[in-house]
Amino acid sequence: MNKTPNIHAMIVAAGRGSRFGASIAKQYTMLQEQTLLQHSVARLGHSDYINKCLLVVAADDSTAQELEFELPIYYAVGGAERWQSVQAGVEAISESGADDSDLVLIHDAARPAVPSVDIDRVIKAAMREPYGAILATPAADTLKSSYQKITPTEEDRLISYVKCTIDRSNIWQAQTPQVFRLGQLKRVLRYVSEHQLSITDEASAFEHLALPIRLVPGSRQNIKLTYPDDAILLAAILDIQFSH
Ligand SMILES: Nc1ccn([C@@H]2O[C@H](COP(=O)(O)OP(=O)(O)OP(=O)(O)O)[C@@H](O)[C@H]2O)c(=O)n1
Ligand SMILES: C[C@](O)(CO)[C@H](O)COP(=O)(O)O
Repeated sequence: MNKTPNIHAMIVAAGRGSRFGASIAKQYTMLQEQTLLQHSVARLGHSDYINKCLLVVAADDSTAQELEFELPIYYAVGGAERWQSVQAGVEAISESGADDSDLVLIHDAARPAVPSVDIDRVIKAAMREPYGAILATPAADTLKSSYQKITPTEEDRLISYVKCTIDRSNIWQAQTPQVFRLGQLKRVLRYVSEHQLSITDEASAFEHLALPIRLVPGSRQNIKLTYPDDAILLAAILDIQFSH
């Protein structure tokens, strides 16, 4: 861990955006005259550590190749689940001759407002770790656990009720970029595949093997376009970031 490792950046953009619910994949939503995907590439381009980017896109994607990006781009085809898209990206990076001790940085196309200072911060943290590091924010709200019950007075609908309040002192919300050692990432993704696990980020794969991943506090501006309401927030955040 004394030698400065190479950084291989990948953006996963093979999802459909079903919760966002638009007719086009959400990474091609326009904000500030560019698609989210172009913004996300540009953010990585502002990092001193990144000089090219792998885009993982859906097999039927014909949009990415028509766009201009602020970094040299190469492509891989993603899978049905997010982790399978990451795995396809990891294979492409491995095949390009990367060393197992190199770092792989994974970023969501749908997080176009990540401050570049946070990207460099999580890379520097990962350099000091045997497995990797992720950006995250401490949970800000009071958290409730719930149960549901059928309510006859409400046409037998399932209504949610509060069960209890969850202690949030150790709760973080995961963001991207997430940065890992290539060899270790290959190993944990193989484990996920062999055990048919369901995971929503790569840090979860390391958790299944009890391998420590460092949490790096990130900006709350680094939101993900997930639901329609997020577009309003994201537009406001990008407007403010571009005006400074
Ligand atoms: N099979 C998949 C699923 C997701 N992603 C990418 O992972 C990022 C974050 O995932 P998420 O917000 O869950 O995106 P979607 O899967 O597109 O959204 P949804 O779950 O609402 O369908 C996005 O940039 C998305 O394109 C991917 O590359 N491959
Ligand atoms: C990777 C991720 O963006 C971290 O927040 C996230 O896990 C993607 O999946 P989610 O189901 O939208 O949380």
